[in-house]
This record gives sequence, structure tokens and C-alpha cells, in this order.
Amino acid sequence: MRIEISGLTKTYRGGVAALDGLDLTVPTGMFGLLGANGAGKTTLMRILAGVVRPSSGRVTVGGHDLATGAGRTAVQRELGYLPQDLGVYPDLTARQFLDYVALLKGMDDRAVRRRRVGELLEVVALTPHADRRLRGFSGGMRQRVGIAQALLADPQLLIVDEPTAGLDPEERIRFRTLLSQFAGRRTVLLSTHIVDDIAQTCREVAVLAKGRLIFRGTADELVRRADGRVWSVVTDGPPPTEGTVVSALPHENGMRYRVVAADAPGPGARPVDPALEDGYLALTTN
Ligand SMILES: Nc1ncnc2c1ncn2[C@@H]1O[C@H](COP(=O)(O)OP(=O)(O)OP(=O)(O)O)[C@@H](O)[C@H]1O
Repeated sequence: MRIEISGLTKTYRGGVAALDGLDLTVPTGMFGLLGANGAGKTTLMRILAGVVRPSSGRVTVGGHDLATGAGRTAVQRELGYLPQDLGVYPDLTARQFLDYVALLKGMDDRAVRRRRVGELLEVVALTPHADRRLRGFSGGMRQRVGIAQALLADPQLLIVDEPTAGLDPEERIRFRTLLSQFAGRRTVLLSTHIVDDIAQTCREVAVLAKGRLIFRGTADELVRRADGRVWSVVTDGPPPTEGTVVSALPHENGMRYRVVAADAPGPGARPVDPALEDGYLALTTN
């Protein structure tokens, strides 16, 4: 499902322009949305999910116009949404919770519901825990319940907002693999500030800053933004003051710094190959 966004603006009460004339096209497959806190990612996702109405601009999803009631209903039918703060009922088991959400989504036939919930518990590898109360679930297990509820109606468009924040590395890898497997010919819009999650899953990326689009292209093109601007410096003195320090590792001669900067940050700095995070930093900090 292709998403077409043009001139999208959202100004909250109080005058904050969370989105400021955004133009963006999202094709099928996995698409990454990056941006600092407050860039407008959540607002965009909430507009797409029909939770928030834009102040102006046009959005179509699979050709359906979100400005019309019929368009919103058609999109809702094709949409799965995992918000940043999905509330779960801690006293329900995973199976009961999914059954309840399925009922809310209009899956009235009990046998159909039971089968679908069973399938999804399997997909997210929670079958062995299906009848445990959610209160005892880890963050990663809760997120997998979250993704299962978003997939209940087999959506063509899946929107996930910061899904891996707070997960341990193993849970994060498992979660993003699950998303990639699901994507196929569907559209998955993944918002995050964990650049590595995007690097591992998305071919195409958009970067938002202050409600505007500052980059749209492939992950490789974003990496290239840092070409010739990533440096490794070993020093036993103070850290480099030029550019942005990406990492600092102890070294036998002091510390080894990885720095994104337009020019060599000091004598002895040697250029190194950029990664996606460097491209993102080159774009947003210089
Ligand atoms: N309900 C609201 N009322 C007023 N201002 C809001 C509301 N929701 C968001 N904002 C403001 O709009 C701007 C964009 O917020 P948004 O949550 O969309 O950004 P984000 O990129 O998702 O950030 P984060 O990564 O922190 O979730 C911020 O300045 C935020 O404070």
C-alpha cells in the first residue's frame, strides 16, 4: 500500500507545529522513519492511523483519501497500529487480551477469532506463554503481544512507533526480524531513533526534523552523506572538539574516538568508512 503525503501540517493547540508542510511518498516494503525527539514522527503516525486529524494537507493510503469518512474507514480496515504506549490489561492473559482486541475489531465469530489468535501467538513465538497474565511479561514479550494485536486483521499497512525502545539486544533482533518477515508485499512504517534497527531492516528511509522532511532515499544514500566525514582519532588528551563524537573506546595510547566532522579533527585523524548512524549524524548535526 502506497502512502502519498503532500503539504501535511499539524499545529497543536498552543501553537506547536509538529508537522510543517511535509511531502513524502512511502512505497510498499519496510520503510524507516528517523528523527530526533519531537521531530514529528509520532504525530505523522497518529495521523496515518486516524487518531489525529491534520491541520492541512493531503494524505492518501492505497488511493484512499484520509480527509473523507469513507477513505478513513477503508484505511482503518487495512491498518495495523502499534503505538508507542500500547496499554495492556495486566490481569488478562496474552490469549485473552488478543481475543478481546479481535472482538473490538469486529471479529464476531468465536471460532475464527480463536484460530486467528492461536496463529498469531505462534507467529510471535508466545504460544508457550499464551495463558500467562501479561503482568509478568518482559518488555520484549509485551511488544510481541503488541505486534500480534496489530496483525490480527492481516493488515496491508503496519505502523509501528518506537517498537524496540527498552528491549534487550536479543529481543530487539527477534522483533525486527519479525517485522521484516511480515513486510513482504505489505507496507511497514517503522519509526525509531535507533538507527541500527533501520540499518538492519529498511531499504528506504526518511528523516524528519522539526516537522519537515530533510532526507528521503535509500539507507545507502544516507550512509553516503557521511563520505569523507568520518574519522578515527587516537589521543591521550582531551576529546576532539570539532564535529560530533560518535564513540569513545579505551585504547593502549589513550582513547580512540570516532568523529563525524567536515575536516580532520586534529593531527593523526584517519578517515574511516561511514555507517548509517554516521550518515544520520552528518545530516542532522552539521
Ligand atoms: N498532544 C499534543 N499537544 C501539544 N503538543 C504536542 C502534542 N503531541 C506532540 N506535541 C508536540 O509536537 C512536537 C512533535 O511531537 P511528536 O511526538 O510527533 O515527535 P516525535 O518525533 O514522535 O518525538 P519522540 O521521538 O519523542 O516520540 C513536539 O514538540 C511535541 O511536544
